[in-house]
Amino acid sequence: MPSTVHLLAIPVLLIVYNLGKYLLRRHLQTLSYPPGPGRLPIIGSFFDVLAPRTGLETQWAIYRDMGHEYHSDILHIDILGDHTVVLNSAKAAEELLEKRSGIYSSRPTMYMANESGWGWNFVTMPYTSWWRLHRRTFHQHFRSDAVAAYHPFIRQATSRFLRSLSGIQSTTMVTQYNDLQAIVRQHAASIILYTTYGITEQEDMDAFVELVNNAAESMIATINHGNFLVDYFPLLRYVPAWFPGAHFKRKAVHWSQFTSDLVNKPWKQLRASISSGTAVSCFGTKSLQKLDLTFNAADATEDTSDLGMSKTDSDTKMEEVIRNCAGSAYLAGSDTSVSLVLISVLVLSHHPEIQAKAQEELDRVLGSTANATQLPDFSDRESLPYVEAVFKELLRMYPSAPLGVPHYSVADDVYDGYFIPKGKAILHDENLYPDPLTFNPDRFLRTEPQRGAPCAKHSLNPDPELYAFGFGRRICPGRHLALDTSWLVLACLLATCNISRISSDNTDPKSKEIDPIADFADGVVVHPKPFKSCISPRSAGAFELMKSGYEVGIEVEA
Ligand code: HEM
Repeated sequence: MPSTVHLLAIPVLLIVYNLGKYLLRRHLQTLSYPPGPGRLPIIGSFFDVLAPRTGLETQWAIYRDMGHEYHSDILHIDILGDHTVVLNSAKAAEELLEKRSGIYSSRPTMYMANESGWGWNFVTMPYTSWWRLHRRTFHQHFRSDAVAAYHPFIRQATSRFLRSLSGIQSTTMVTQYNDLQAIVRQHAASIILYTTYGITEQEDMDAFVELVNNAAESMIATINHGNFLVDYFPLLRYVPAWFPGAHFKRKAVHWSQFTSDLVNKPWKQLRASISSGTAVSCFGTKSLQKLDLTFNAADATEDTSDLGMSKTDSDTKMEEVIRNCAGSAYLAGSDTSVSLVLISVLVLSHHPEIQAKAQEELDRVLGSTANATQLPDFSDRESLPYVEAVFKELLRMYPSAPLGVPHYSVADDVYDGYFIPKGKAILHDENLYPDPLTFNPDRFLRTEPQRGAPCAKHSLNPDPELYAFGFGRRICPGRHLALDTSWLVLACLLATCNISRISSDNTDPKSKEIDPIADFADGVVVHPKPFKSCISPRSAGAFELMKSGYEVGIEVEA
């Protein structure tokens, strides 16, 4: 994905188009490219797209301004002969990435990512039988019904989250961003480390949170196709690290240590816990158990023959696949959910009226008063349509990964007379979501049509889950886990706390309030800029509830 991301960016999907193939097709030669910046010989639109990024402008903002400039919601950008298409509409994304997913499901070769040791990460793998094997293996243990088996642990992690939050409240009225972020990170990490590796010890967790943070730096920097010249000139990867100017090579060597640790260290720990008989049921153990079955049973379901392997090779290869999937989940699941929860706190602090409405619903459904006695649970979800609407509106307005991950087309294609499709910004498209920059959960509540009013006004806006997690065969396979964990945190926060904004800080006269529309840090996964808020328990009863949490064990079905 050639992108760093900013918040208003809305999912914008990029396809790096294989121009070479196109040029070979005579019948396509008459078709024009979609609009985009003018191209200089050889360097193409380098100065329009990459050069401004050394300044303050983010890549998404550059695309947005280009869209206005060219009056188009589909852009074609050529940099050094690499052709990128920006897709901004639900219609185009669905047509190409869902319906024609057979050719739009690959990834561009990310040379710098590979140099930095990310070859094992199936998020960036091209669309091959090797990727399919990873995807199948991953999906078996992260599909919706499989994730339900982790609900007891998710409740327990949420209890810990609330307890940590109540700890901050007892010492100060102002919640510092760093404290909040640390609690949110712990929560996300504990869930992903438990579900993938069965890791529960606090000490291990702290070390692994640090590891994933270190490794994420290189993923963020390298997943953007085009951030490094080697992405455009692959031959550069043969330059030795000592060569003057080969700074990127030295960076890659530095990063590859973290990358290797990320996939190997927690896996070794899981292996050791299996050997000592202390392993708990998790993605790793369940997949390994299945591996034994698979390679001993006549009705094996994991067919690796399309990889041209013998059964013996397969055993080793399948362990590698499981290890890679666990590492990919650990990486992909750590930062994304953190972003969603931090954004929820910031946005709610700006909308006391929405909190009050959600709290009224929660109190009614849970049968609580201000002296709350019960935390919301997954079984209450269907009875809480307004809390659900708040959750959907957060996903719509603030998708954690606005530019997704780029898809790569493996064959020539034509759409709407262009090589590359036609479209519009998806989650902020005013045709899909009227008044898209207003945070309005009511848009997801069904209302009765008014007499004489056009029907469309009363239909629900499309579910943002359809777009926030990508498309087609590459749609986020961890979305069920992400949705369940983030929903529970949101519902518990609303049930127990009042969140308010801090508009001025007496201790720092230069401090500026963080704007939930504009102030987001650039990155593949977006995060709000550091903000202070006041998260206070709604009542003494709510405070007690935060401290006690759910009274459940963490046994997870094998
Ligand atoms: C709010 C949380 C999350 C968001 C917004 C999110 C979003 C995304 C997006 C946009 C993609 C790219 C899809 C595409 O290429 O079309 C993706 C891929 C992926 N996500 Fe997530 N994700 C989240 C949480 C998670 C979690 C918790 C996990 C792990 C349990 C996970 C695992 C993955 C993996 C493995 C891929 C790569 C799939 C592939 O290339 O085949 N994600 N995610």
